[in-house]
Amino acid sequence: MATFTICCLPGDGIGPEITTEAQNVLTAIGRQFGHTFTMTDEPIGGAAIDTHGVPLPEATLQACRESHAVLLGAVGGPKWDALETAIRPEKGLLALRKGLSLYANLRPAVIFPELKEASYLRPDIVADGVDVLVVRELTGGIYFGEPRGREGEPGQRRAMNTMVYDETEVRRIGRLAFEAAQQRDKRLCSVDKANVLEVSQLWREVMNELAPSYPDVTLEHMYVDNAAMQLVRDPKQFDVVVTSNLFGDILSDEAATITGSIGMLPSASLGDEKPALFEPIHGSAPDIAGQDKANPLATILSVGMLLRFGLGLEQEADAVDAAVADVIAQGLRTGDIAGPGEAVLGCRAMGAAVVDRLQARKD
Ligand SMILES: NC(=O)C1=CN([C@@H]2O[C@H](COP(=O)(O)OP(=O)(O)OC[C@H]3O[C@@H](n4cnc5c(N)ncnc54)[C@H](O)[C@@H]3O)[C@@H](O)[C@H]2O)C=CC1
Ligand SMILES: CC(C)CC(=O)C(=O)O
Ligand SMILES: [Mg+2]
Repeated sequence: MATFTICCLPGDGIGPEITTEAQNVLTAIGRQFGHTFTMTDEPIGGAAIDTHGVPLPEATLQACRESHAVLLGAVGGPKWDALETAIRPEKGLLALRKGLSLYANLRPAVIFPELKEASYLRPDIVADGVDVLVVRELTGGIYFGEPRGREGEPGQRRAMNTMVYDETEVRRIGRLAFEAAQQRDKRLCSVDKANVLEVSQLWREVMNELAPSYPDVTLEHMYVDNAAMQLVRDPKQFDVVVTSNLFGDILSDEAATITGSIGMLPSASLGDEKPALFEPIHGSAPDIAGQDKANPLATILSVGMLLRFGLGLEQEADAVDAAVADVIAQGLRTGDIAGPGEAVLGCRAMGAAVVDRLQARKD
């Protein structure tokens, strides 16, 4: 029995809807296992721009630092798209990741047996299941590199971003990925563009230098264009994929086509210190925001990762994962994972179903 402070950042679009359902699950876990989760909501993204004029208020960052773990919904939306990059909602999330030094983003893409038909891939490709862990570098690369910016008058406009990594950054994400592979099927695929980019050549060199320290792990390298193709051609060939910030962002969204919906994929953003951050891999889905249509399971599975990686509560994490597996096995579906003619639940009903399953498993 323990008390934990969880800093919750609902954000924009579907963010508040999915966060509410995830909070309900956390409360239910607290009841079941005798923990107290003290949850406070703080503004980030567009919501923070509207109330505080900035996408990451200092008070939000401070509240995160003082918490045991952070749970985020999503940020961004058309309302703020015309703002300059430095004060857009997405900048708030980037600044949060950087501010908490969360350099490793774990994005598991697992297909639930009952959702094989929701996969966009041919049935024979997903028949034996899919279980890929994308380890994405999160605080470096082109999202943060300098110089960046725009200049020039119309007719002569230029814009630039810089992809830069130093070897320390590559080594620490590499170590974490090798260690993750040791806990799984011991296969690590490092994805880069070393046939064109010097930054990728350094990335590949450092991965090769690390390999002898992990003799039980088989390391292979793959160019990102081929990896994008292989991921849908034969996803079973991958166990752990380690890659840079931009490539990992793209490949993990692509992995969502395998599992049926991006509404199913959680993530954990980790650093060397606590707190860590947990969020679905999807965005704020403005097209369905406020309509009770969002799938809350990616965020609920992120609560599972929060319990496991953020708080070290393995049994509690297993309970969340099992309750989600149960509702899927029961045939409950939000619109994004429903087959033709299947009944569709809203975001609230799906969240409530997970809470019910937790209760039923306890009884
Ligand atoms: N971590 C974050 O906060 C992220 C924020 N964004 C922001 O989100 C906004 C929208 O970006 P998009 O490119 O449209 O990506 P998105 O991930 O928000 O949506 C892509 C598609 O997936 C659907 N979708 C996403 N989550 C879903 C869920 N839980 N249930 C059912 N369907 C779901 C959406 O309806 C949409 O059709 C932008 O402002 C973008 O910058 C994008 C990615 C990550
Ligand atoms: C800053 C985010 C909008 C980048 C992103 O798409 C993600 O982390 O998935
Ligand atoms: Mg993304």
